[in-house]
Amino acid sequence: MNAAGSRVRVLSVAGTDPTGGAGVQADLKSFAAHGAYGMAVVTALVAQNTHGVRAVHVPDVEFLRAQLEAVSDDVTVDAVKIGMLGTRTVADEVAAWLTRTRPPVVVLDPVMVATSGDRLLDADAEDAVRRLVRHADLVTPNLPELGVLLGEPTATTWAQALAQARRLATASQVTVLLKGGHLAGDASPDAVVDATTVTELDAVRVSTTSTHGTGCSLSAAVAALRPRRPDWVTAVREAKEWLTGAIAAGEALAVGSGRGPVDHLHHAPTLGARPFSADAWGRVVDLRAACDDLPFVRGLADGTLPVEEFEQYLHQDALYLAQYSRVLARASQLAPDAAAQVFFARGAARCLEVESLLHADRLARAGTRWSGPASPATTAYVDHLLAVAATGSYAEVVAAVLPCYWLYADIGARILARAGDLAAHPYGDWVGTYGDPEFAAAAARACELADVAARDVGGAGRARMLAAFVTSCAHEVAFFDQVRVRPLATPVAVPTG
Ligand SMILES: Nc1ncnc2c1ncn2[C@@H]1O[C@H](COP(=O)(O)OP(=O)(O)O)[C@@H](O)[C@H]1O
Ligand SMILES: Cc1ncc(COP(=O)(O)O)c(N)n1
Repeated sequence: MNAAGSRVRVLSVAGTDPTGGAGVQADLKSFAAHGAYGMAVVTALVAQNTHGVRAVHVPDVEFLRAQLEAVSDDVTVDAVKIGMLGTRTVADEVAAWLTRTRPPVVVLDPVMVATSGDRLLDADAEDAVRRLVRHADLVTPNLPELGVLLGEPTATTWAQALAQARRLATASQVTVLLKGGHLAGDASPDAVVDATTVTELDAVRVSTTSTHGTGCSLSAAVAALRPRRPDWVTAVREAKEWLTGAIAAGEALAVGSGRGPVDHLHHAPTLGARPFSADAWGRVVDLRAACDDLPFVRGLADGTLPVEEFEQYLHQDALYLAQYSRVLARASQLAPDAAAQVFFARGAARCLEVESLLHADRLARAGTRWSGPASPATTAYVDHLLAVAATGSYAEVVAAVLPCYWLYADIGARILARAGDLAAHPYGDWVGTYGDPEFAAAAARACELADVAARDVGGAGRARMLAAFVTSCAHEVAFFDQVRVRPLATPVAVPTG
């Protein structure tokens, strides 16, 4: 981190790639992927795609200077990554800027020829890039670029390349990140080489066509990491591990039909995804609306519900809660941390202690005892919950139990709003429980736990969570609606007095 802010401020000085795989576009993604604040000065506009370069336009060097100064006159640059320069004049202008404004970290990717084989640096600019190497802290050549920087033929073996890197490091007083992407074989090793030490970083070669912009992305990642890492080897090791994953995930992006880009955000698969609860809520809009129109719900809200129907509902609810408690206990058993474990264990206890008591009290006061087995609707809901508890993951169990918190709190709030004066309301005590802030807080916490659980389960796991949630919601609606359908139990007179 820099002294003033929460993120390092990293500048890319490079050419463009409108398809987003290489150049400043790739650099900015690499910066963001490593938590840095990214900035970019454009050296050349390149009309290219995954097949190759179609045209290059290099703006006047005065305009380049204006861009560089606009940044450095205003912003403290913690690190700079230099990529495509295109011409000698551009390379010299960047060197002059580095002399005036020396950011603490300077990474130079001596871009010369694209993976597609197209030249990105004029032949007469090679000397200017050699001069620029002296301004850099780290230079990141591939095998052919290393040969050009030394004025030697391209190395054909890794051992030759390491010896060349050592010569460059010594001659230019610079650390060299030698890249082995152009080697033949099963490995794609890199090495961090300075005048005295060589650290080789092994990596398997990924069999893929997604290698467009790998060099840009790697050097940008190293520039973003170096201000926050103790040395080059640590920063490069971390960047290379990330890049290998990005290369492996590249083809899934389906960008272009040539050599495609890498997936810079492969390590953050949930970035941009909606929280599970937002997604889940969107799927049950119709069910929630249907609930409001149920005769039972309308009657409960305006107090016109026959008392017998209400008591039958309470009897079923008590039977339901006894089983629901066990499923909450299962969520507690599977919970990944103590906080979630406690939340669901408390929920399980609360079902039995508080809510069952409320039921028993209400039914006893009614002077009628309701017996009889669980109804088909109650049994169906409970069977669904018990099946998920028996075979599902923690995330699925949380999704299945969520509607009893959330849908209840949601519908309850609307029933409460429509009920008016609770003192005169025949079900005032019951309806009043919906307004309980503790209940609303528990529903919010259950949503939060479902969102956290959804983060680690992947696409298929999330689909199973959604299915469990929607099924429970449908059972909630059927549960409310069941009393109207058929008599559920036989009232038994309780001796009073
Ligand atoms: N097929 C691959 N599998 C794994 N890593 C690769 C692959 N191709 C390139 N790399 C890595 O990508 C980075 C860029 O390498 P390279 O292709 O040599 O540079 P450039 O993109 O500048 O030509 C290096 O870390 C290299 O090891
Ligand atoms: C603007 C710009 N800069 C650099 C490269 C090299 O990319 P590659 O890693 O594919 O060689 C490129 N194609 N375009």
